[in-house]
Amino acid sequence: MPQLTVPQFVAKKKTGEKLTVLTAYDYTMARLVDACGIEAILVGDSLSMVVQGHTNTLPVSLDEMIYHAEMVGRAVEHALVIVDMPFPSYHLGAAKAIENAGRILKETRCQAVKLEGGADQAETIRALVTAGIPVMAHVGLRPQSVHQMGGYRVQRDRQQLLADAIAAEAAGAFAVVLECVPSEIARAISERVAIPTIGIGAGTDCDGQVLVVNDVLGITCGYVPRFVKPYADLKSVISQAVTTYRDEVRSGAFPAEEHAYD
Ligand SMILES: Nc1nc(=O)c2c([nH]1)NC[C@@H]1CN(c3ccc(C(=O)N[C@@H](CCC(=O)O)C(=O)O)cc3)CN21
Ligand SMILES: CC(C)C(=O)C(=O)O
Ligand SMILES: [Mg+2]
Repeated sequence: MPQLTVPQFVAKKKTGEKLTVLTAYDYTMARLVDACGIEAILVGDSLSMVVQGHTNTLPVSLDEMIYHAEMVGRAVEHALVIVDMPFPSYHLGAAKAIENAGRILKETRCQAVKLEGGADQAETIRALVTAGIPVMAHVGLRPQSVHQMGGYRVQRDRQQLLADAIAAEAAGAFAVVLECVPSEIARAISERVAIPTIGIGAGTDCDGQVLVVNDVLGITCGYVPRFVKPYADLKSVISQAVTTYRDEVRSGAFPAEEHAYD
């Protein structure tokens, strides 16, 4: 099975097939996730928090995003790979945005970029799309604007949310993430736009869903948002493995003969 293309990803909205998207930040995880058969992998700027340990997504640099996108790009054979443009790599004019998104496409094996915004970023989205760079928009809760929004809050301005999604589509975005949006508004947007809506905390009526892989596997350190469903408890699995290893090193049970050389 060859790698999913942007047009194939978009076309799944018409067939009614749900799109599954998950983040990944490194080679090993991307390889494991890709082997499961999901439509897209997002190299999210959430890596600022879950990989780098920052308290929000603002600190991660473009070079660091590219570093992780290179690792993921090397691993993935089937899924579409999308890379978050970090703050403020697309806020300094269309030319700079093309230069930065262009670096992502030139230096990694990833196929598309994502940026936070809708109507406010329409001009930038259009410039990137005109340059041949597929863009996923991201409306509702926009973590890069955490200081402006006063925290990670559910976004309820129906008219604004609809306007943002419609503007993103009109500007040429191939899909749009809806983050922390009431289900009814997400459903209305999904019916109104022809491009796939990918929800996170946006109910069941989006065309697809995205989550942070650490949250899905139960290895998030600290606060986990309400929209997360942990499908595994890897924190316990890791803890069990590491403490058993420690105990066996201390007791001399590890290494055994089969782990040693004559
Ligand atoms: N591990 C992780 N998972 C994520 O989904 C995620 C990140 N990190 N980092 C980047 C952003 C930040 N995200 C967040 C973080 C917190 C909430 C949150 O606390 N939401 C409240 C809503 C409160 C309200 O307005 O009612 C909640 O209770 O879930 C939401 C999204 C989503 N992204
Ligand atoms: C949660 C998704 C949508 C994201 O933007 C990220 O992981 O950075
Ligand atoms: Mg992000």
